[in-house]
Amino acid sequence: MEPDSIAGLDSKLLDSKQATGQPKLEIKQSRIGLWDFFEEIEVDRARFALAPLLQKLHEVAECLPYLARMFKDVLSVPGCAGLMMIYVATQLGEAIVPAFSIWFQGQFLSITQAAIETRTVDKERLFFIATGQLACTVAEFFLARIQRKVSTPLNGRIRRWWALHCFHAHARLDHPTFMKSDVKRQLNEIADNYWGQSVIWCTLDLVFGLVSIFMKLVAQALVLVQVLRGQRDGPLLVILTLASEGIVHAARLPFFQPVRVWLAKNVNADYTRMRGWKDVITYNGYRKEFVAGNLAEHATSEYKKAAARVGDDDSEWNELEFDILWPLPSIWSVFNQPLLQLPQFAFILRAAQSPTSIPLSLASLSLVQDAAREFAWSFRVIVNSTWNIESRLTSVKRMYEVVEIVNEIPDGKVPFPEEASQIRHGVALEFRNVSFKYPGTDRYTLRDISFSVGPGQLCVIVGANGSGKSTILKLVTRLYDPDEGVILLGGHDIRTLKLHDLRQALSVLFQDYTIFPLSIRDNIAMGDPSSSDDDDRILRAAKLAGADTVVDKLPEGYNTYLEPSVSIQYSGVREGQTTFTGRKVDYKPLKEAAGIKPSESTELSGGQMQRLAVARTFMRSVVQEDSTVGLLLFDEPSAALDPAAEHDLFERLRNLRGNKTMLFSSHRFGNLTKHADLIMYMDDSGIRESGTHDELLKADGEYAKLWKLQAAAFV
Ligand SMILES: Nc1ncnc2c1ncn2[C@@H]1O[C@H](COP(=O)(O)OP(=O)(O)OP(=O)(O)O)[C@@H](O)[C@H]1O
Repeated sequence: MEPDSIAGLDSKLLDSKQATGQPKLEIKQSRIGLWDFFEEIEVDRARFALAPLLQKLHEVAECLPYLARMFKDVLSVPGCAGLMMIYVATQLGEAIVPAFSIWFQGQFLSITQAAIETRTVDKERLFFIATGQLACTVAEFFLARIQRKVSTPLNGRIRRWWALHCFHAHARLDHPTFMKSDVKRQLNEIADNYWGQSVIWCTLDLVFGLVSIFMKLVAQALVLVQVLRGQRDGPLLVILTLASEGIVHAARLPFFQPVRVWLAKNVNADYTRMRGWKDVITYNGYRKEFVAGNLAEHATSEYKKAAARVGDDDSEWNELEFDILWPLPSIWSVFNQPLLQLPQFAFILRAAQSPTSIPLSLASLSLVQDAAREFAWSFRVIVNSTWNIESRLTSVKRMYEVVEIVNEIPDGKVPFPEEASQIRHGVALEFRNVSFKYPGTDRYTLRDISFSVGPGQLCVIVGANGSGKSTILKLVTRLYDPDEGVILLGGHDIRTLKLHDLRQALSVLFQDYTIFPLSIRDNIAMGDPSSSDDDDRILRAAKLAGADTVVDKLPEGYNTYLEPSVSIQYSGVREGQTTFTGRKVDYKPLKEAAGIKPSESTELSGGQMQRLAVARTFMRSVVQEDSTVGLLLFDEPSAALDPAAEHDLFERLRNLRGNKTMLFSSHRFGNLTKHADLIMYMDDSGIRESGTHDELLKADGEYAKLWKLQAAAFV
């Protein structure tokens, strides 16, 4: 289907673009398979605009200091300087050796020519040339081998250093900053790993490659001059060869290939449904409900119906994209070959006109042409690589910028507490007229919240789903800062306290707690990194949280990984495939030999997982007698626990009363609320009622209503 322009689409935007000196744009729409394809077309695009070239140069210049810094950093990585010197030396060797090879080839041709003409051979020279040629071949072989040998450990060392840099760049970011889409993009960019090669290695390789090819160009030019010396009509042949190669290559040079900006949108509902069903049967996360819902037959029939309606158009976008990126060759490509043979034609014609003026032998003719072609090719490689260098260097710049991203939550300066004894028996918490909207939203999640909890007191927040209970806990931990009002801990505005100290004084269990893809031991230990080697403490935390009985039943106990990040790798041969000897491939013996269970991950129930999460919280706050924690925050800590486990948990926590300040968000009444010093009932972003259990029952408001509702269920 021929593209047709969408009249009036975004015309306002186009006007404003023109006003700022940008080329005028038109958007063309076409249908490719089941996709609507939109592409920007620069209407008045100059064939070769200088401005983008200058812009590119400017960007490259901006990146150069980062490149210098990268070289300095890489050289300071232990063991890299020596390897890098060897690597550079081999690159230079690879640049020069081909020129020598061409020179020896020329010498060989001239000695052959002399032998034919004079019937004598200068044996010494012939031996010298043969040795030289052999030496070149051997040198090329060894240079390539050495380069390969050196590049593996060099890349490895750089990659390790680089991985640490990236790890630090990721680890230092706070929650709102990490969630920003442009930061995510930037982090993704620096994490790019091209088949095990980091951005740094690719950049180094590109820079060295450029230097090497430039040297090759110079060496080839010198050889060409040497070969041409004394050859009449040689320069004419060189010019003709370079011109014909130049014309053919020029069309492929990046200046003449416009940057294509496009998007494609699927417009077929059946295709979307087909893909949806395919995901349902493919991914782990859907399997439980898929099986429980008895969906196999339904899924197959729905998929079949959708596939039938889609018919032959079911190509994936990347199949279709190939045709866009690599369109059919143009008619001009037919003329490439004759164009490349132009020099020979010219020579034949010249030979026909005046045979005596042709001094070059056929051998020299071919040598000169080969050298000129190599020269043209090297030139093209240089242009292409230089064209890409800007994007490579920009990656280097970004990788250094990423560690300078300013966190959204600024650090405070005041150490907290001044003395550990100040918070040993809990710490006071106060919200003063706090209002808060989540970044990117217009609605207040909390509006004008004020309350205060004394040291060692127990406070429970209850209320409807989405009323803002968890958000209060997030603000105390400074995952976010309020838009208005102040939060005080021990009388200090928490924004003034050092973030590390603040978080050290808190212990928090979120509702959507995470079990990290680490061993159970590590998962519990990270509750208190300072005693992560203390197995006794880990065991005690697990026991107090009721997690010990769960862990003891696992074959690998505390070393169990619930969701390992590294999965087992299998050969590409399919289970059940028949081998040459007629054997059916079966992985079972291999699995048994390797001690692999049928399922690679270990599943725990929701309540068992919650016990692990509670154990992590206890690691720092409950187990440790000399705990530096003054405030415990729990968001629905018992949501998944059975009644006995919940009772035990609350019993333990109640024993801490007077020793720690505790703030709970909960939907459960009774166990906790009866003992609370303060209950806050939240609704619609604000605190509607507050007081003790008895006070709120007397008030007979919403809390009393909910309490009676829950109590009635047990009558
Ligand atoms: N990261 C976020 N970005 C935007 N809005 C959010 C975010 N997290 C929560 N919200 C919104 O803020 C409101 C309060 O959420 P919050 O989790 O504090 O409620 P909650 O009282 O703890 O609810 P529940 O009882 O269901 O746990 C909800 O409307 C929720 O949709």
